[in-house]
Amino acid sequence: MLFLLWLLPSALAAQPSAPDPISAPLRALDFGQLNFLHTTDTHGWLAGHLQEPSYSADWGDYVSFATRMREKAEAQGQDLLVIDTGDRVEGNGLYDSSEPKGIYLSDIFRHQHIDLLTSGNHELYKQNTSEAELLITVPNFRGNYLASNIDIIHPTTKELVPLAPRFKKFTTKKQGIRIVAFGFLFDFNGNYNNTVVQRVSSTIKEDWFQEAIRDKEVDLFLVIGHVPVHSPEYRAIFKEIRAIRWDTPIQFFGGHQHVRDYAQYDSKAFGLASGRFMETVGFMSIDGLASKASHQSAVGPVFKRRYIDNNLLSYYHHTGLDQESFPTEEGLNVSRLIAKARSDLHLDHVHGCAPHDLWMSRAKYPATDNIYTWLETQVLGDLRDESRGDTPKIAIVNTGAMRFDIFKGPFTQDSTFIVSPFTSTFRYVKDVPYEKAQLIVDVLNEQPQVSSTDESSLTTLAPLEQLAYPEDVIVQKWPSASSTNEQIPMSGPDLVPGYTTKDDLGTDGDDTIHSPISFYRVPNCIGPLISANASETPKTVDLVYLDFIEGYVILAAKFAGLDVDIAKESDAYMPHMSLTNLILEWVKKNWKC
Ligand SMILES: Nc1ccn([C@@H]2O[C@H](COP(=O)(O)O)[C@@H](O)[C@H]2O)c(=O)n1
Ligand SMILES: [Zn+2]
Ligand SMILES: [Zn+2]
Repeated sequence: MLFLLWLLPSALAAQPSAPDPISAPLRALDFGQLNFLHTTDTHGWLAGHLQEPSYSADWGDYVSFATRMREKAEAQGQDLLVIDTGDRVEGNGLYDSSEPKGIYLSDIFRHQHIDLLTSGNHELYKQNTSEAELLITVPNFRGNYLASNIDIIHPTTKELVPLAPRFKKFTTKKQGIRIVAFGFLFDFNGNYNNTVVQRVSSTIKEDWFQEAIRDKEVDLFLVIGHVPVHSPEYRAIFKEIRAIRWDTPIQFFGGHQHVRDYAQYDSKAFGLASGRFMETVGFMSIDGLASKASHQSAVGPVFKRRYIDNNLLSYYHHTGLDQESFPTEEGLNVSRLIAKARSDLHLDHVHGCAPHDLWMSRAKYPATDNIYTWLETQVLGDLRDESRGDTPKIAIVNTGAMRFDIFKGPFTQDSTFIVSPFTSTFRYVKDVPYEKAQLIVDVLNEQPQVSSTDESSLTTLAPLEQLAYPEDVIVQKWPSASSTNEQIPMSGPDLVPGYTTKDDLGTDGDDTIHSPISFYRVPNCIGPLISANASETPKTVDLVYLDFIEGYVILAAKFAGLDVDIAKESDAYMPHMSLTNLILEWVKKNWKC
């Protein structure tokens, strides 16, 4: 059933600066015996989106939402489980701007009752981040954090131990559904050397996994992971379970690619991916499952999915509550914690004012409103090492280092980390023939774009549905009446631009009906020539690059025939200057309010 919401609340949000959501037509949620809420790739956005009304609910609102949804399910004799599939860190001032990073975030995050969670790759890039998982997040969610393929060197004992239990068996409260759950990370190899990520294909051959899938007293296998739902890793897990249990339903939850996505593996196995940055709360329901009580499945099972826009109007609508009856004490407290943390961290402090929007993929590259064009024509001009003076350079930045658009208006302390949170610094090799340096950029851009989850191929990890569309211009299509089981109104309210998701089941997954947005491809990396004498082609240049991509630059240099041992002969360029700080300094200097 489709509903139109006309509520226009005033001053609903706990944070004074959070924008009110805009009314929009909404599709309903169909509850089942077993229901799920799912977040992934939140990357510290627990304050929600302060500049985008569609995604303006904060983690406190989500705490209230999960409580109200659980109350609703349980009142109907059903169950609700809350899932998070990692990349909780890096990407927002709430995480990145504290010293040390993350001290506010984990205290806010733990207030959500999460039934199952797992680690993303971002929890493992650095030693202190993975140790914080082991020492803080795993204990905060004791018994619910799963790590089927991650080990860590314990900081005190120095022993290699599982980051968390490999799997878990439990029975749901209301329906008595017997579940065996696993928690995976994709085949990631960019982790710091204090952790070990075992390949999924070898993990599923281990005795503990083989025994777990031979358990006959199981009504549902639940695989959560920081793994794209369309990936070789999930396909392998599906095949391994199916080979032993030909008929048992399997539900996957995934993430990492920052997209809304739904995969059908067979008639009883499905996977949901729930976007990024607290824009989306995924909802799944399964009906017709066998359970301890029934011992047999009636009809079905029937799986249903929804991508919920993270705002209060969606939350009120799906719970049937309003601004008086919706919030819980716990939820309001969490919103207050977020507001306090933002204030302690001065996240609203304004460093400058952007004169217009700058888009990562909503504008063509190159173009004046494209963020990478801005980076190469403006910001990278300030990348200058004193010892190299005006020596011409080619400066290579992976486009994935930029994480979010810049909106016209205040560029705050929060924006600094939202736009690019990473602490990677620059390195360089001197006296590289100009043609070879150009060739290196070309080789890097010929790498397959986001074709695998393995970071050995340089990825930009394109947002939204870009991955699904090979064309140059990627238009999110308006759902046609024939491709959806609901009647979409073609007149009436002006629709707000936003997600119009196309997945394995069609075009009716989004809860909110939006008008489509166009997306354009971006290269893997940019590599502008920066020279005081723009009209002259230099013979040699400094080849400057972000240290995060050194491995790829070394490979590309080999392809390009550059006879230099980059690992040995490179040096720090503008030591200690991260891309984050380079952008911030540029903004302070050039964007007066
Ligand atoms: N120091 C870093 C770390 C990561 N990146 C970029 O992020 C991508 C992974 O992000 P997900 O949220 O999708 O896991 C990675 O492929 C890089 O593009 C970076 O630039 N610097
Ligand atoms: Zn992510
Ligand atoms: Zn990831």
